[in-house]
Amino acid sequence: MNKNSLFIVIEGLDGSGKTSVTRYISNILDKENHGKVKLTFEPHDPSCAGLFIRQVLMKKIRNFSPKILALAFAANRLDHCDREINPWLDSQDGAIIICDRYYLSSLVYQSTGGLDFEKVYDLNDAATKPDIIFFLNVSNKVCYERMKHRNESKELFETNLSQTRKRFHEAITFLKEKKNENIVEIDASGKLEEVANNILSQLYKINPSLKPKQPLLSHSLVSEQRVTTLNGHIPYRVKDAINDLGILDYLKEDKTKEEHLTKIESIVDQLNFNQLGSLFLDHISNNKYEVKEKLPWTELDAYELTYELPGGIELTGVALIIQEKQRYDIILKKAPDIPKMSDFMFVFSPGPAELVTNYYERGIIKYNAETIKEGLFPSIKLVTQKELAYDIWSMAKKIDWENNSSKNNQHPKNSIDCKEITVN
Ligand SMILES: Nc1ncnc2c1ncn2[C@@H]1O[C@H](COP(=O)(O)OP(=O)(O)O)[C@@H](O)[C@H]1O
Ligand SMILES: Cc1cn([C@H]2C[C@H](O)[C@@H](COP(=O)(O)OP(=O)(O)O)O2)c(=O)[nH]c1=O
Repeated sequence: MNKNSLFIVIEGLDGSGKTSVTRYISNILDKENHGKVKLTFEPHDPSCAGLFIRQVLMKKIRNFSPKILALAFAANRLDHCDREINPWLDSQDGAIIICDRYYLSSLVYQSTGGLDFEKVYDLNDAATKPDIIFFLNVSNKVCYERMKHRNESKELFETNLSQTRKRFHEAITFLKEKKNENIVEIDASGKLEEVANNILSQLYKINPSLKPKQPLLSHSLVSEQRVTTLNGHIPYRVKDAINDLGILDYLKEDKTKEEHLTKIESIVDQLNFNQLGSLFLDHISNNKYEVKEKLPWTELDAYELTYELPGGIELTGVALIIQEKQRYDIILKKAPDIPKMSDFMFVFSPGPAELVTNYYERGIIKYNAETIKEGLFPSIKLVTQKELAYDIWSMAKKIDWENNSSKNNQHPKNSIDCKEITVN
């Protein structure tokens, strides 16, 4: 493991604000450590046994043994470490990964049915040890209120918070005293910014170079879901962004491609949500998909797409703008609101931080509550701000090249040369 890397875990009860704070602090850390920060979460859907775990949590699989679930979480975690967490921590100096839940959760939720803390810990023995674990402490009442605000049906463990809180405290004592783990309790009852600042100040103590050198703009840090006002057309396109943001001038500076891209990514991060949503749709249309109307039958910010295959066969798809993390179950919960099922789906995931996985495979989904039809869940591609920045860079390069070549063609010297050749 790279010795300057940092592996941060955020833990807490359901509804304590883990997802929001994880996203928030990863955005802040990304400003000063651009390209080095990754956020991830557990259970990790794309890793081994991820689908089994999600189906248990959604109560689709009811007949399972607690030991099998404990093994599934441990396998899920090891695979997550092997394929995502460790390679990232090894990838570069100062790499940071922030994980929403980790093995403390397994100690809390899987130490039942004859398994004690020690046994669950043993199952997870090979998992990479975090540098620091934050436990977001907040009252049951606030957790329930925040869960209500989230407006989703309850998962398997989202009840009996008093019992779960007690288990958290016992498991934290076990990890601190028996395993010497670094766990910090954070009062998470305040505003999101306050909770995040509390965590960040602890991180700056570990590594002062993480601290941003300049004050940060607040709009790009907010993690609440916002709906764009786009209405079937694309008001802000990649070309507009190139003009507005002075990208052509910037490209004239003698910098490497990576430096240009990093700068453009940070510029894109300052755009507002409507502009980002619009650039996302333009990104899709530049890739030969036709962007049609906003879907009228859903509250979601979803747009119809078509794609023509050779021979005139038309595929239909959906572009979905949701400001949530790349969780299969969240997309799955939103998707039944789109009754005309589609072949593919693009989902925009704003925020500068990199995502661990950009694709989800197809699966079966039940949609339309009245008829309970089954359909094939579309394959999903998640689009990030990084890809929008790349679009801007590549189109700007093309415009720059075209401008230069047309200037050269009109150069007076060229015409004199031609005449001279003709005379000769
Ligand atoms: N500090 C906070 N103050 C107010 N609302 C919050 C705060 N943190 C999160 N929320 C809101 O509470 C709900 C649950 O938060 P979430 O981050 O999904 O929690 P968790 O991942 O721990 O289940 C979300 O609707 C979120 O917007
Ligand atoms: C990581 C982990 C989660 N869980 C459970 C706790 C949560 O109730 C559930 C889903 O986690 P999570 O996705 O963090 O919850 P939310 O739906 O609020 O974002 O998974 C375990 O039982 N064991 C584990 O090791």
